[in-house]
Formats: sequence, structure tokens, C-alpha cells
Amino acid sequence: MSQADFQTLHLRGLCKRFGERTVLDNAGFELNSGEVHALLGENGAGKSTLMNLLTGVYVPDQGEIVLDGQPCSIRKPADATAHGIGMVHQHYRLVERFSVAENLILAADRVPELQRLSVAAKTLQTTAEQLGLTLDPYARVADLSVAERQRAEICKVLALGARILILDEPTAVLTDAESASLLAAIQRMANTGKGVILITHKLREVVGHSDRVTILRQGKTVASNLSTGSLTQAQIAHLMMGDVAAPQRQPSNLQPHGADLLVAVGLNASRNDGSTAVSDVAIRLRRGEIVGVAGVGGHGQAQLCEALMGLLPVDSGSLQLDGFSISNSSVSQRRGYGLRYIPADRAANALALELPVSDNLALTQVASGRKGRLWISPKGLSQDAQKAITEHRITGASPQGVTRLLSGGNAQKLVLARELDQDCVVAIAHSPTRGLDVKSCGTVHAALRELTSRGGAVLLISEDLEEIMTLSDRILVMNAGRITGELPGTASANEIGALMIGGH
Ligand SMILES: Nc1ncnc2c1ncn2[C@@H]1O[C@H](COP(=O)(O)OP(=O)(O)OP(=O)(O)O)[C@@H](O)[C@H]1O
Repeated sequence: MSQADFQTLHLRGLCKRFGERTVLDNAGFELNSGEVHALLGENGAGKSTLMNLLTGVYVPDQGEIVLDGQPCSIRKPADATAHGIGMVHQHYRLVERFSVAENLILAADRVPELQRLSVAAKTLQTTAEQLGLTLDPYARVADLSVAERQRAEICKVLALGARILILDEPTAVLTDAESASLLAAIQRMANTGKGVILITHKLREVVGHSDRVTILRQGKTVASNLSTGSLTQAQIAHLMMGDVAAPQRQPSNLQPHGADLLVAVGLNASRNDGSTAVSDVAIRLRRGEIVGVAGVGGHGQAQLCEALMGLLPVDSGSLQLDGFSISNSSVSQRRGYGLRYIPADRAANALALELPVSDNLALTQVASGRKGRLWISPKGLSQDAQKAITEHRITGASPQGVTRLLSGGNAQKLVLARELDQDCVVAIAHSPTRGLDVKSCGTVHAALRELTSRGGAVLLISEDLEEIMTLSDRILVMNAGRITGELPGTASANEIGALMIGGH
């Protein structure tokens, strides 16, 4: 499906209130054909809400959306699709059991010509080729890596006729190499006359890969349509949230002869389909230490975390925490010994989205009986939640508010507030700063360091090399389910990258 290219999109004076809360107050910017426009702001600033107005998820209380000089009424998602506006969300909207082409057919129920499998597949293939991306339209989504799923989603949205594409933190779960390839594809999209709105917290991407920026602060546009060429990362960060320090390599708290805390030997674990996920993994994590696990996503990292937490049964191997075997311990016993887990996919694995914020904060403590055995005080839960919300700067949250309504970054802060509690001894942190703004990243890094300075330890699994290099005392590299090498925390990106792709 192709639509004529657009010239200009104007979002003017958009306001959105939810009950008493004003989330957007006179926000807007303009997007030209051929442009990559970065939409920035700290967690909870209103970026997703603004894009939800553009894609018909919400209807604005005030303001207008003008496409090529014509006001357009976008009151439901189908209206946005009809105007050629498409969005790739942080959590992809693909049915895992279907192939990529079948997913396109499903999404294209109003497009008769895309209802044939061969046509849908060909359209996807052509779209991918135009962007310089590889994609197998007949592959089952469940078998694809994160980066492949994202390519599938982008090609699907473009095949549906998007000429304005919104990408919400598209590189959050990609490695540096995957991010570079995606950013190049984004540039190619713009070169063919599309308009791209890029939401990201990675300021180096903004400076290197966008033409203009618009910055939201507490729902207001504080700077719009600024040419990126004239801005530095520090200036952008300042416009977003005042003075913030860029993340620096953190000094180690490693105690010279720190006792072993978490020791895994010969760990083997399989995926549900029986394929090997974790193969003969050995990990030794000492008091005061942050050990980073670098690697291309989908190489067994999630299963390693789950095996350590007791969420995935191990086929063989042993596991000790502080000298005691926990190989046969349940998840709640492991938590009782101080093992904590920050999973990469918070929505699927860490939060009950329909429950109030206070319940999500208390979940684990209620389970362990810490909030009382016979009777749990609702008032106490609410007070504890309010304290956590204030301490961890979870903006937009109230103890009784539904967790689903938190912005992505604030939902992540909620998970961190619960998991990095006083009883945490070892934190298994998978992409802990995913979706967080620069200031909040600094706070998380400090919290992980604080854990090590009181004698705890962190296993940090991340696809983001910068995060691994900023925090780790030692770096393990994971490839095809195995730990393929170990490097000191001071290793360069080139050294780590070489091991990640199978070098020595
Ligand atoms: N349906 C809703 N009802 C009530 N509040 C909402 C609703 N949708 C969003 N909000 C609130 O609006 C504020 C802005 O959220 P939004 O998701 O737009 O922020 P964001 O800039 O995208 O943040 P992040 O970078 O963390 O993803 C948040 O405080 C959020 O809790």
C-alpha cells in the first residue's frame, strides 16, 4: 500500500487531562517530510500521551492536528492509519504464533489486496529491502530475536501505508551494532520522504541521527523544532531537566578478598521447546562486585536470569548463595535469602499492571509475610507506597493509582524500588535502566553501587555496552548460551564487541 507523501504535519496547542491531572498543556511541534524529529523529555513528561493523540488512542481536550494545511480529526486508531500515521511501540504488537506475513494480514483487515499470503510476504520483503534490512516474512514471530521482531514490526507498519512513523525507544533493547543498523534504516526512511518521530532517552542518538528536536517538560513544550546540528548532548539534557551529570565510570567497591556470594557451576537449562538456552555456565560473584554480562540479546540471557532465580528449572549444575546450596530452593526461598530480580520485560514479568501501585510495591513482602501474617493494614501499605513514590521519584504515581497508567520509565522505577530493598543481597538486574531518562539512570547506577558498598553484589545483564562499561568490575561475554570470555571492567568496547561476535 502506498500513499502520496505528505509535506508537513503540525501538532498545535494540544492539551490532555485525565480527571484532575493535566498531562499535556499546550504541547506541539511540526514534522516535515524527509525529517527525523526527536521527541524528548524526562520520564512522565508526556511524550507517549502526545503520540497517543496523534495515533487516535486518546482524543485531545484542546488543540489541533493539521496535515498538509488541512485540520484532521483523529478520533480512533483507524483514523491515524488512514492518514498514514503508524507507530512502533516499545512492546511489539505481533502475534507470536503467526508468521510475520500473517501478522501483516491480521493488521491489514481493511486492505483487501494484502489479504493474500504471497502478496503480504512480497510487500514486506520489498519494504525491508528498501530500508536495507533483512527479514524473512515466513518466519514465525516466536522464533525471532528482539531485533528481528522489531524489524518485522517496522516493516509491517510501513507496509500498511505509514508515511509518518513514530518509533518509541526503538534502540532500548538493541546492541550497539543492531542500533547502528536500525538508525541507518531510519535515515533511509527519511530519505524516501517519510517523516520519522523518534522518542529516545539516548542523547547520543539524538545528536547523531535526528534533524530537529522538541522537548517536553511536565506536559509543556519547552523547546520545539530546534535544529539538532546546533546542540550538544549536555545542552539537550539541560533543556530536558536542568543540570544533570552524564554517567561516569563508577569506582568499584570490590573488597580485595570479598567472599563469594553467588556461585553457579556447570549450569545447563533449556527453553520450553527443548532447545538449549544456557550451556555449562559458571559464574562467581563476590561481595562488593558488579559483574556485567554482555551479549547480543536472545543468546540465553533471560533464561540464565530465570535459572538463577528458580523460575526456570535447570537440567544440571549447582548454585550457591553465600555458601549455601540453593539449587533446590523455590523462588520464594531464594528471595528470602536476599536474591532479587529486575527482569528486562517489566510488563510481562515484574508487574501486575491492573493492580494499584501500592500492591505492586508490597507484592513480594506480602508473600513473604513481612507485611503481617494474619492481617495486612491497607493504611500501612498506602503509607509505605507513598514513601517509596517520593524517595524514588516515581512521578505521576499515587498509592491507589492503577499501575498500567504509569509512564514506562516510572513503571521501571517502581520495580527498582521494590527489588532493591534493604534485604537485597544479590540483585540480578537485566537492562535495569531500560526506558529511564539520564537523571534516573544515574540514580539507578548509584543504587546498584550502594548495594555493593554494603556488601551485596550485582549481576548486570545488558545489551547496552555503555551501561556494562560504566558499572562493571568484571565483564563476562555470553554467546549462544555460553560464557565465552571474561574481561576486566576497564575493557574497551572493541574488545567486548569482538568477544560478543565470537572472537577471542
Ligand atoms: N490514561 C491515563 N490516566 C491517567 N494518567 C495517565 C494516563 N496516561 C498517562 N498518564 C500519565 O501521564 C503522564 C505522562 O505519561 P507518558 O507516558 O506520556 O510519559 P512519557 O514522557 O512517555 O514517559 P516515559 O519516558 O517514562 O515513557 C504520566 O504521569 C502518566 O502516569
